[in-house]
Amino acid sequence: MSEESAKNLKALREKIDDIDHKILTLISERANCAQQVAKVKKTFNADAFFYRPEREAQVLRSVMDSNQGPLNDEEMARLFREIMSACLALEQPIKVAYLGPEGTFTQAAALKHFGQSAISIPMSAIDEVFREVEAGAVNYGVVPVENSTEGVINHTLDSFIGSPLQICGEVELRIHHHLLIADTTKKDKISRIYSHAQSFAQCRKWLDSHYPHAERIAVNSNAEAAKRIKSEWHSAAIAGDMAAELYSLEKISEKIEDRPDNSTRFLIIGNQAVPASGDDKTSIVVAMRNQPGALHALLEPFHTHNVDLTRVETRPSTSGTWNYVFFIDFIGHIDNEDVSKVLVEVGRRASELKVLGSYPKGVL
Ligand SMILES: C=C(O[C@@H]1C=C(C(=O)O)C=C[C@H]1O)C(=O)O
Repeated sequence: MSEESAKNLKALREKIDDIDHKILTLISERANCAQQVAKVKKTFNADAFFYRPEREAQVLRSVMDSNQGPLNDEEMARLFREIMSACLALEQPIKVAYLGPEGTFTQAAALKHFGQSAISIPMSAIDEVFREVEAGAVNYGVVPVENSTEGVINHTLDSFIGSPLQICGEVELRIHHHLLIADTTKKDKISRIYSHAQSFAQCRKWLDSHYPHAERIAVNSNAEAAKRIKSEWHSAAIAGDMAAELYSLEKISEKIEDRPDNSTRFLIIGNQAVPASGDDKTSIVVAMRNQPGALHALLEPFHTHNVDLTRVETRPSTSGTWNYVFFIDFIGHIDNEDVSKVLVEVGRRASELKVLGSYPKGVL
């Protein structure tokens, strides 16, 4: 390196040191403010919710709006996501139950949504996540609800019917699957592949062309698949980055999902009604009597009041009153005038109507 370059480098590093010092001071100042907010919340109401999804969504959106680069908006928002997560942990370390085991995409979604300072606790089934939140053992739960390739996760929808919990947020995650092996696996002798049934479905074409003769064994989760192959020299697993890292596996083929836009939407469930953030969604479940034109009658008010539907799912009913059950997502918050008009009209036409929650649209 020339003397000139060395001098430049030194000057730039001094500048970075100076900036880091300023960032450090500012982050500490921000953390102090967050602690004061916690105090105000406590004086106001002893059972106050420290975590405010609508406020966090607003902070992240505003960061993305005012970002001038060179970091892209998402990258910048991710940094702020972690700063907020650490600030919130000062107020109260947030406990989140997720569909486990450790290393699943649901854990990745939980950490994407709440940041790395959240305490994430694995549960072995979706209804256990619901139960844990209902029992107050954790503050929130994270469950998968739909995949862009495979469709809806019925178990999650069904769990909402008998639950008092509300949806407090949503988070979308790009799902990349990899073919993984352990250090003892014989790469060219793979005769068995473990994964979750959904992941097999999402990688079907790739598997058919690359491993047509390998036995496919469906297990409870990708993380479980990753764990299994540690003791089998002829087996591979399909799982994501978190599981690969957790079990120190080698990726022999990356991003093997059939559709490059493969993504899963997860819901955050809690005991909290979330105020409007300015860009929200609402989810409802509606039961209709079995009569001609039921679906048309149900959807008409959305059309009349110009409320955008984002999803309509039908589930068979398990009881007499719930003849047809529709899960409907739409744009807007229950506090919006148009949305409340729609809900009044839908309520009149339905035999049952339950609002599952209004929550900020996923930001990251
Ligand atoms: C500081 C607050 O509490 C929490 C921390 C936030 C933050 O660090 O910006 C935002 C919302 C809350 O989850 C607040 O409500 O403003």
